[in-house]
Amino acid sequence: MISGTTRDATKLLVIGRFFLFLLAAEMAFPNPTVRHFRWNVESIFWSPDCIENSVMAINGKFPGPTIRAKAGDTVVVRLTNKLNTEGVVIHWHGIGQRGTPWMDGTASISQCPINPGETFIYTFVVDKPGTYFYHGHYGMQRSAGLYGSLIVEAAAAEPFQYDGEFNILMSDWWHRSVHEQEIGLSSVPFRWINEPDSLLINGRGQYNCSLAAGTCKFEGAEQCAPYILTVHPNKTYRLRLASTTALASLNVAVENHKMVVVEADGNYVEPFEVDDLYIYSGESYSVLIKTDQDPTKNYWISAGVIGRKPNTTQALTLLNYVSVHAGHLPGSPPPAVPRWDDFVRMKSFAQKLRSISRNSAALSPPPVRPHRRIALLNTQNLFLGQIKWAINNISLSLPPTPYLGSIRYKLRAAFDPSPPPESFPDGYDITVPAANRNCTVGNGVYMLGFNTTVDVVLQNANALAANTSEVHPWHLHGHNFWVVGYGDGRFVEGLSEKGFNVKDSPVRNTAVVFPYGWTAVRFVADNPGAWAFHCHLEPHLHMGMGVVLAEGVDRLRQIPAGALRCGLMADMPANRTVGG
Ligand SMILES: O=C1O[C@H]([C@@H](O)CO)C(O)=C1O
Repeated sequence: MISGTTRDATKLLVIGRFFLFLLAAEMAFPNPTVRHFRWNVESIFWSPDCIENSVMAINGKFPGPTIRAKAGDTVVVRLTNKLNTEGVVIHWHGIGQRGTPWMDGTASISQCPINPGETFIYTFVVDKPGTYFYHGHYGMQRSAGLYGSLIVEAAAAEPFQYDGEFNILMSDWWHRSVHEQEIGLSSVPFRWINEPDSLLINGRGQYNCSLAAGTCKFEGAEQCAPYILTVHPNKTYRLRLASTTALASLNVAVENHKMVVVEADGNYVEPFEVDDLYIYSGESYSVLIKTDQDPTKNYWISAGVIGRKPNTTQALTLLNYVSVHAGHLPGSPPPAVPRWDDFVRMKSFAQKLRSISRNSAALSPPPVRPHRRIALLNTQNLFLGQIKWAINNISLSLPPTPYLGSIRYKLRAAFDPSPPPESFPDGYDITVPAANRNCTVGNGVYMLGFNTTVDVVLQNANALAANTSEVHPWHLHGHNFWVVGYGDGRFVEGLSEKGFNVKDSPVRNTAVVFPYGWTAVRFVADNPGAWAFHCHLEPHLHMGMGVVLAEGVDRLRQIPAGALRCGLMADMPANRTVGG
């Protein structure tokens, strides 16, 4: 028999535990807030690199407004599509969308495009502090300028300190319209988009500007005048760097100032110091700089193209010590961009990244063994004369019904039901163009066992032209992964994994695959939904360089109908939540 006092004590204990739980939640996410935004997406005239063009803007601004929130907050974006003739979706790059996979903003995968004139309300929790961004994920709308920053401030203490911060979103820009670019990519003969006309820092660049000829304008109210970073001496600043480039891989440097890398894709890393940093499309970093140089001067901040043979002027802006005139140019030349094809140097930077040793739950080491390993061979091929990128010889062509709905409601006609290949032929020689230049197109899905650990080995190869293999940064939606290894040449099953780092491998959502090499990532399939995993170079995704993964979709109880009313689900009644 339990005495009254014991019962009371038990009750007290339970109540006490409940309050402790609330306190812990409160400490993890003090005062979570709901942050509301109203956005209109429309095309406007703008001069990102001093040449007027049309860009896809949000609320009349390019880049779109920066979202700032605190970890634990809910972000609500009421988006109205004011484009005249095309749908739109926005992907929140790096946000986990745990429990809200229909808010991931990927056309054909997580939702239907929002039609012209329609409004869709994105609602999601930003549970992890970090440097993120958002961008269009329909057609090549990211190349058209549809992007902006998303900064999630930490709700608890961070493993480093700083006095001030700047946000730097990097992109590349073409004068040729995105529609023309898309036509070229699917034309026979193929017309490549070529290298960007300009690089942009926070949407600002200067086409072909020459310091020698004095044609760069560092001051003024023009839309292309650089975003200058004004600093006080002897302070520590956090630079939040993110790259949403369509094509360019970049090397970034701040003249005379070392950078200490502390964050990658919203994950703390073991700090390390560099003179310059490599950043590929889809990645983000935080670096700390100390303003400990001569405060009577300004210093160059530069970003230049690497990884492909460059044909674009280096992007420049200034680190401006507050007592110096903001437009006063440094007497010295801007930092030299390392050789574009110095892949040894790029790999050495990638190898420096390590997960921080002060482990938090999110940064624990990966499970030692995967349940399944999928090998994805990246090749350039032909399909009916068009140039495509293919994964295990299948080039991704997205269906009209979003996978999230077709998997959940078992609409078997919505996509190819046969599972895509897990690997590629043993005899495939990655050092030469494919013996069979042709690929097929398809839209099958890799179905992953819920809560299983999955390895994906991304295997690079020779493209269609001899002696050519390119850089491909692969981005995974809905998850972070551990980058467990990089290697040159072909991944050898049973051997290559012996070198995996399962101790302090960096946690990320984007990983670069180097020419003629492989990159292995490991993740736990614990986020119910359908998720894109693809090369983040916009023309490459457009040419089919991606796969779709899905896990635990049958666990999703209620999916807002508004996300999925198209294709085979077009008849779904309005204002209904589908579930059960
Ligand atoms: O996808 C691409 O196509 C071109 C080239 O391979 C064919 O012209 C290029 O450089 C790419 O990255």
